Amino acid sequence: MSALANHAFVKMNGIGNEIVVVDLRAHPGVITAEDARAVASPNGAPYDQLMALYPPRAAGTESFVRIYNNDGSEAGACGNGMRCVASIVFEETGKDALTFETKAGLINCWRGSEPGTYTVDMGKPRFGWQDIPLAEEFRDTRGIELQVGPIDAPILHTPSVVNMGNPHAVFWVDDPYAYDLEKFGPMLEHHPIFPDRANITLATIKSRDHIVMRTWERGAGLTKACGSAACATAVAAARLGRADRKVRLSLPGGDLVIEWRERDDHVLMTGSVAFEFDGIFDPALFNAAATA
Ligand SMILES: N[C@H](CCC[C@H](N)C(=O)O)C(=O)O
Repeated sequence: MSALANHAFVKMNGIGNEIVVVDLRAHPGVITAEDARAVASPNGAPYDQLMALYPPRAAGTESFVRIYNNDGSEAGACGNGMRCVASIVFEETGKDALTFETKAGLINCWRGSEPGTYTVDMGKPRFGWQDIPLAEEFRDTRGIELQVGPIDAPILHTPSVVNMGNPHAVFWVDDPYAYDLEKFGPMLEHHPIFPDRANITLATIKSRDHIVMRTWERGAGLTKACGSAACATAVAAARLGRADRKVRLSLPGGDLVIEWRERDDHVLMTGSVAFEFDGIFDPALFNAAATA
């Protein structure tokens, strides 16, 4: 039987990024890709990312958090999901600051200055072509040679690439809503230049402190918000000298404020989270998935 069967979960969202949180700290168990897909099915609690809390492995951390996409793949980082998890653990502990461990490293969280908002420190961005990772060498990852459409009239081209605990490509366009991202997203996510696939963002820089964007997420598809993509976009715009180190990003589900801190190179993301409902995973859901 699945480690999730009969287990309580909380359904939340981080500015529209659909998140399911399950607390496995008392009953750790392995979540398989099939389990993650079964939860995402219409009979489950459809989500973009599932955040599973495991017992802490490192001193001073609250939990080791594993992050699953709705296709069953595992992600290193999920900024909006971490803010949802943090809101639950803040409530539970009454602490002012929390540290979690993820596959991408240690993640610190704080309460934001406005009620109901939370800040997550997403760590340092990485720009080396092997770090993204890319399949071949590119010296300057502020814009790589990659395009969609006719060679002399590309529809999308020269993305900035950034690793924010996961791989991101950001295409600069006039209007992110003018493109069929559901068509280009999967093509680019699976492009051979990205051996680990990539999250694909379309973004436009409105001013030095405001960016509008939307994202096709690796392993999850079109989402209303992707926090790590917002971080990648803010950092990429600053690297190009086209935006300040602190910007507001408008995503389909709402706004995030991202600051790329000068003193230590860390990227801080602040925004709200919302509780939707809670429930218990039905064992039949997992049996059905196992026999399908
Ligand atoms: N929604 C998440 C990112 C999920 C990343 C995932 N799609 C991957 O890289 O596999 C966020 O708020 O940061």
